Amino acid sequence: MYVDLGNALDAEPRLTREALDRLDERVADAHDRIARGREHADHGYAALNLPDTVDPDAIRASVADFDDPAAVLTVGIGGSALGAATLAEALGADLAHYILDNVDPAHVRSLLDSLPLADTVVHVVSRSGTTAETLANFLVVREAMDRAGVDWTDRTLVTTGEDGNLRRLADRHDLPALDVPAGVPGRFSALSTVALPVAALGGADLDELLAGARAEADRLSGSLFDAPAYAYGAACYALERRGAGVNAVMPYAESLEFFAEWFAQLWAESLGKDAVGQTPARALGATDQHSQLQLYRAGPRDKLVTLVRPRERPDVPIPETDLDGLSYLGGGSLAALLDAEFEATEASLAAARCPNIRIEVDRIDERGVGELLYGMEAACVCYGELAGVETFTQPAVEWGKRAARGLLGGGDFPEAEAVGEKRRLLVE
Ligand SMILES: O=P(O)(O)OC[C@H]1O[C@](O)(CO)[C@@H](O)[C@@H]1O
Repeated sequence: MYVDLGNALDAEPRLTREALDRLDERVADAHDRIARGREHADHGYAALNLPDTVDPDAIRASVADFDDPAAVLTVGIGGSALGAATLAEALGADLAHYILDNVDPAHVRSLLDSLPLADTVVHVVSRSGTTAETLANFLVVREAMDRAGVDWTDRTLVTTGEDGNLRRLADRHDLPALDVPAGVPGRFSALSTVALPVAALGGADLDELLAGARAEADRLSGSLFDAPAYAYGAACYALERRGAGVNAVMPYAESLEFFAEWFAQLWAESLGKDAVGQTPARALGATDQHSQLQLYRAGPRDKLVTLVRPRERPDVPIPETDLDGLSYLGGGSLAALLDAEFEATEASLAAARCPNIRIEVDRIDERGVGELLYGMEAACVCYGELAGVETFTQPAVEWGKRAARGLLGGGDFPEAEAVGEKRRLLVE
């Protein structure tokens, strides 16, 4: 992974090179803490050991019986779905992969009606094994398979924790089940049993993926000027401290659209604590040049833009044309056009003094994606260390879960009563 901080300096909010040099001393301390946390496989830090601790053979074996499925359905939410969606979109060009990560009845019904259930593999994933949306969706999927005369126990792979409803269900029906990695929060678990089964079903080379991640791990060091992941994490932190409360992540590749979603959970759930944190905004290049760029260039000075692209990509030629005014396009290629758009947008942000960071990988292949995911995870951990927040917990999400459970008769929760006390000012 290549990280270019040039356009992050001396913009608005203003981060100077001198400030970055001073921050580097704190990055050295952060790296020491991270290295100690990895050494002891402490909760959260263990995620950065996955390239060495995950067992790709066991994952390949877990999907070996599902030969060449027509479709793969991941039933999970948050970190239990976004990693798989990112890997399938970036690496599984031939894989028909779907995720059920919401409980919208209309969507669930239409998706299940459209799937070839007899030839679909279901990967149900929940670290806690208790997430309502995932368990409810799985019960619905199971019934749909029953109705279609499909033996769902033959089509289902489970990834979950040591206990919980999903583990009990897997044990009761003797389903093939993988363990979530110990000490790894969901949003940091893409390079594990949580998402790699889908990558394997899509034919991805897991060893290359992990090699890319390992290469990024090997670059972690006591200086942000030697470690691309820390360079990104430290610069984002420093810019947030100076007012860049929004980080618009804009990959210039359709196959990285889910990556922006995955990044949004990683950044928001890890760093949004104690009244600090940087709000991730998903964007896509070149598409959102025509929807968001106006705001990034001329709106409030509260943003950083992260531009992501591969250095090499497949191409499509643009046919010659004799249409006036189009000769600059004719005979060229879409890749050249997209790269020109990338560089022009980058320069336009700099001209508007909007800080932006360029992130590149050589290609969107196993190695490149391994580098990118691991790099972003290490960047997030570094940012969390510098900000002094609990990077690996997400206590604020529990209130709503208790309220919903209480509303559905799943127990007595004061939060459910608070729902009834909603203030009203209805305009209709
Ligand atoms: O894997 P689980 O336990 O079902 O949780 C799913 C997601 O829900 C959260 O716990 C937030 O509610 C995320 O941290 C997690 O990725």
